[in-house]
Amino acid sequence: MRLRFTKMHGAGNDFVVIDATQQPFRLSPEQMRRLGDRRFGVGCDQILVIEPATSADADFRYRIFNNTGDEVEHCGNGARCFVRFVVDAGLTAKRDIQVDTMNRRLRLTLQDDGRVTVNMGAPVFEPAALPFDPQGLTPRLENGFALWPLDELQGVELGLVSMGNPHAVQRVADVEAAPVLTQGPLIEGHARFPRRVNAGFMQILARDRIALRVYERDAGETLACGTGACAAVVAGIRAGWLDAAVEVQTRGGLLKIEWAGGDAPVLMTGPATKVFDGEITL
Ligand SMILES: N[C@H](CCC[C@H](N)C(=O)O)C(=O)O
Repeated sequence: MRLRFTKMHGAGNDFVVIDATQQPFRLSPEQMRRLGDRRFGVGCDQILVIEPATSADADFRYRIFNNTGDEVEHCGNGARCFVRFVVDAGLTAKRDIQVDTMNRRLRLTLQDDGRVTVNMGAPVFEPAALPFDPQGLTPRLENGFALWPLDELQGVELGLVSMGNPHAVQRVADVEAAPVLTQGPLIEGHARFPRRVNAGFMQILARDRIALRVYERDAGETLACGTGACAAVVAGIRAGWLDAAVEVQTRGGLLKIEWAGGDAPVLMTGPATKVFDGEITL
């Protein structure tokens, strides 16, 4: 089948965007794996599918598939690229847009400087929300925030945050020296995370600045992870290490994350870039 797509990235986290508002989305997991393959296809971390809204007060629905073909709950960098796409494609005249994902309503604003601010909804901290099996483990409390050990992984203390998708974040002294590519997969696929997890490695540079690397569920280390940046900042605020507005330095660019605490929503602001339009036969 011939498929039109748009290649985009949000701070280096890259996407194949498919407009399914005009034609139904019908790719098999195998076709999505080929589309996402960096040698046999176009190549991307995630595939974003834009569909007509299914609820009255939303403007669109937005589905996310990792490059393995697995559908997931949320993608923060993808949400910003979604807004850039629908505005540039003339699918909306709005600049404040509401979109439904699998399990959240997002509110997004395209700023005059081209960056996008996303209301990402509130974080959830209950282990069952990820899900995470805490059986037999005792967390250490830092400022009242639970940091969980992970059995055989000596010295690992994980802050658990759901942004709709699951995150396990640890503080490290030097993010460039962190064992992201060796320890990341061990956390991502650990049995205590039945639906696996995105593994974050956060270095605190100041109370308003962190460096972050994320070994993403399915996709491996990406140059940036929007929900991962939200989860890391929220965990750092709960642990008492960070203030309410934080600049997140990722390998692919800068994100700004703000959270007032409690059940307040997390706000993420960052870039969204179109690279090219294309067609592929799958
Ligand atoms: N790998 C993630 C989905 C993409 C998240 C990330 N690209 C973002 O910007 O939030 C998961 O399986 O939950």
